[in-house]
Amino acid sequence: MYLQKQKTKQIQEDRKLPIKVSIRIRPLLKKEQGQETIIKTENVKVNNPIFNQKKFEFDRVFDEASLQVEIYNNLNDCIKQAFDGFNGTILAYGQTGSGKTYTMFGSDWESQMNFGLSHQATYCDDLKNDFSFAGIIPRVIFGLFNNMPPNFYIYCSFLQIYNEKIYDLLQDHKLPMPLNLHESKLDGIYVENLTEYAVNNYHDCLTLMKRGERNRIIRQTTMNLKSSRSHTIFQLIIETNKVDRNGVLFKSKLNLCDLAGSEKINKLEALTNAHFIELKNINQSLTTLGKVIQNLSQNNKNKQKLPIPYRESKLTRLLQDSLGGNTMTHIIVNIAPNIYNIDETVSSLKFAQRAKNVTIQVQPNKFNANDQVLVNKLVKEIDYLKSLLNMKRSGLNQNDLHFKLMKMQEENERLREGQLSNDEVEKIIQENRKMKEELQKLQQQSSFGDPSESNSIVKKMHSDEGFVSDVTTERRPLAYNGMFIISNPSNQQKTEVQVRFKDGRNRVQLKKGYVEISEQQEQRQKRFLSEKRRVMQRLQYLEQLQMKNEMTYSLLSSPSHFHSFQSNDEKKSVKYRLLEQQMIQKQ
Ligand SMILES: Nc1ncnc2c1ncn2[C@@H]1O[C@H](COP(=O)(O)OP(=O)(O)OP(=O)(O)O)[C@@H](O)[C@H]1O
Repeated sequence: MYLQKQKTKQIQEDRKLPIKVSIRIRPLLKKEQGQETIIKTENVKVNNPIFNQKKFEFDRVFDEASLQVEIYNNLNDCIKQAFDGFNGTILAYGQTGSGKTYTMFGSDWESQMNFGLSHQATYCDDLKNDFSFAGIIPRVIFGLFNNMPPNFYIYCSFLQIYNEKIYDLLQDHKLPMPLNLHESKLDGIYVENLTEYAVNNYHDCLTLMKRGERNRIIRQTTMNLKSSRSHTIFQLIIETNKVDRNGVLFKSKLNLCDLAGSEKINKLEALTNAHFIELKNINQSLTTLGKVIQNLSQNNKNKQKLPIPYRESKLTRLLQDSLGGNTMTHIIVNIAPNIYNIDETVSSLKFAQRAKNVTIQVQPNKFNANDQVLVNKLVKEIDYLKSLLNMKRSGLNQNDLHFKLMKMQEENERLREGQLSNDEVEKIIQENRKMKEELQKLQQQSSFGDPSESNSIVKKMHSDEGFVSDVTTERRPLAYNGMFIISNPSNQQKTEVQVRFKDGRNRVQLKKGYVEISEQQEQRQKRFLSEKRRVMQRLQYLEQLQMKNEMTYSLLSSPSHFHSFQSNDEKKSVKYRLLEQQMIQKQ
C-alpha cells in the first residue's frame, strides 16, 4: 500500500513538460518612426483563402503595447516551483536591438535614477507598481523574497560569456579571470570558482544585479546604442536549510539569461577587429543553440536519436540542463516589428517554433541529508571558501573565520567517516551560509568600485576601438513585401503567428521570384555600394595625405613640378629640400 502511494507520488512529481515559448514584439523606436511594420496582431484567426498563410504556434504573444508586468505574470509560476525544488530557466532570445535586455532587466534605470541607497528604495517601491519598467529579473527577485517560506536560503551569482570565455560579473572587473566549467553529481554543470553570494533580502540581491549589469560588456552598434556583447546568466540558488521529516533537503536553481543578439555580418559595414571577433563568437554560439534545439525537437518526434552538440559552445554546455535536462524552461523570443529586420524575424520565429517542440522531463531536486554526494559537496565548498579567504586575508583580521573554517573541516572529516544526525548536517549548512555572508562583506570591501565605472567601460570601448557610428546601413531586407500576422485566440492558450504576403502569395510561391529579384537587387546594390565605398576610401586617403603632409601633397600633385622630376630619388630629394626650406622659414 505504502509502496503504491510512493509510486503515485513519484509519477506526480516527475513531469514531462514542453519548453514554454512566447513572443514579444517591441514597439518601433524613435529613430524608426515612419518605417513600415510587418507585424500585426489580431484577436481572430484570419481564414481568408486568398492568403496562403504560414503558421507558427506559440504559448503567448505579447504585442507592442504589453507591459513588463504582463510578461512577468506569464512566467511567475517558476517562483512557486523553485520553492518545491524545481529548476527553472527564463531565456531571452532574439536579434540585436529586439528588446532582450529591456525584457530581462528593464529600461535603463541608471538614467532615470542614481542607484544610491535612497533611490534603490524608490526603485523597490516602484516594483510593486504594474506600470514600472522593471524587467523580469528584478521582478523575480522581488517575487522570491516576498513569497519565501521559512527555512529557505537564497544565493546569487552572475556570469557573462564573452568570446567563449566565462567571467564572474560580481568579481572585480578590472582583473577579469576566465572561469572553467565542471560537472558534478549534485550540481550538474557548474562554473568553478564563480562567487555565490548569500542574499538576505531583495535590496541586496538587486544591488548585486546592478553591479553585474555594470560590468557587462556593451558596444554601440548600428542597431543598438548599448548592445550587449555577451550572454549573461543571473543565477539564483534556492536551498532549504532544514531537513524535513524524511531527512530530505531541497535545492533548486533559477537561471535568468539575457543572450547577446544575433547580428548579420554586413560585408559593407566597417567593423573593428574586436567587433568582428565578438560577432563571430556570438553568432557561432547562437548557431549551436539553434542546432541543439533543432536536434532536441527532432529527437522528440523520431525514434532514431540525433546527438546533441551541447559541448560545441559554452552557452549550450551551461544551459544543458535547461534545454535537455531537469529544468522548466521558458523562452521569450523578442522580435522587432519593422520591415528592415524581416530576415532576422523569420529566423527568430523558426527558432521559436522548433523550441516549442522540445519536451523536458522535470523532477524536484531532493537530497538526503546524509548523502555522500552532499557531504562531498560541502567539503569541496569549504576548500573553495578557504582558498577565497586566503586571497582576501591579507590585511584583514580573519581569526574568527579561520577558526570556523577549521571547525568545519573537522566536522567534514567526521562526515566522511560516519553518518551524522540531521541536526548536525543542518548546523553545517548554516555555518556554510555564515561563511559565505562574511566573505560577501569582505568582497564588498575590496572588489567594487563606484557606480561611474560602467560608464568608463563604455567610454573605453568608444575611444580604444573606434566604434561604428550609429548610422543606418543601406542593406535592404531580402523579402520586403512580407507581412506577419499574429493572432491571439480569445482563450489565450495558443497563439498563432502567420506569415502572409501583401500580394496574397505565400512564401513558398514567392520563393523563386523573390530569390531572383532579391539577388539582382542585392548585386546591384552591392556594386553601387562598393563603388561608393571605394571612392569614399580614396577621398579619405587623399584627405589624410593632405592633412599629414600638406606641402608635399601640393608639390607632388602640381603638374608643373611633377613633370620636371626625372627620377624617384630626385623627386624625394627635391621634395625634402623644399620641405626643409619651408620648415626653416616657418621657424
Ligand atoms: N518593449 C519595449 N518598449 C519600449 N522600448 C523597448 C522595448 N523593447 C526594447 N526597447 C528599446 O529598444 C532598444 C533596444 O533594446 P535592448 O537593448 O533591450 O535590445 P537587445 O535585444 O538586448 O539588444 P542587444 O542584443 O544588441 O543587446 C532599447 O533602447 C530599449 O529601451
